[in-house]
Amino acid sequence: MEEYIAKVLISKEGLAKRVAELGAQITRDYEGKNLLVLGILKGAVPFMADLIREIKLPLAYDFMALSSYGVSTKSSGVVRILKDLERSVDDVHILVVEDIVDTGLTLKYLKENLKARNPLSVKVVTLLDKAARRQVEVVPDYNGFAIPDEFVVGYGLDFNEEYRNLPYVGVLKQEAYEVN
Ligand SMILES: O=P(O)(O)OC[C@H]1O[C@H](OP(=O)(O)OP(=O)(O)O)[C@H](O)[C@@H]1O
Ligand code: HPA
Repeated sequence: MEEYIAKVLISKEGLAKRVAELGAQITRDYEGKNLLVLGILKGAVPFMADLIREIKLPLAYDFMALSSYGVSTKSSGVVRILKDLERSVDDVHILVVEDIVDTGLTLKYLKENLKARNPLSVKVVTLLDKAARRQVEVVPDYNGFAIPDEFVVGYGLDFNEEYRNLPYVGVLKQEAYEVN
């Protein structure tokens, strides 16, 4: 698997340090609030598993699964909910956990969808922000790392469902696209 990694962009240690910082900041901001951490499957799973253990507050967590419609999946902006929340959210502060914000289309749709359910608030934490690719204006409330416009894998991020279990974030070699 690692033979296809051209370079490590964010090391395992770099991820752990930043996730701890984000957890501390979120702990300060949500003190005394009813917090629902909402992970977006599947990419957010490793980040969310680490992040919740750095949030030193009582919290609940849940997941949603989304999928983009259309031939060019990432650019249509139309999103389908494959798995929804299991309860109403009018009494909670929602913190959405994403692995990456790229075009912003997924997050824009999701924020509007969640706000329509009248939660106490909706904020977003993303591990990675690839702002150069943005098609719609959406700004994460908490961001782990600003990254350049390169396709990244690892720590939840995939290429054709592979590489999610790498402990770091890396950039794929050209050959990886050719064998898949
Ligand atoms: O800003 P955007 O251009 O909308 O892209 C970001 C979305 O794309 C990825 O999910 P993907 O649909 O690949 O699903 P996955 O998490 O299961 O890999 C990622 O987890 C975000 O949800
Ligand atoms: O760079 C990326 N890697 C993996 N999945 C993604 N989804 C949007 N951007 C990316």
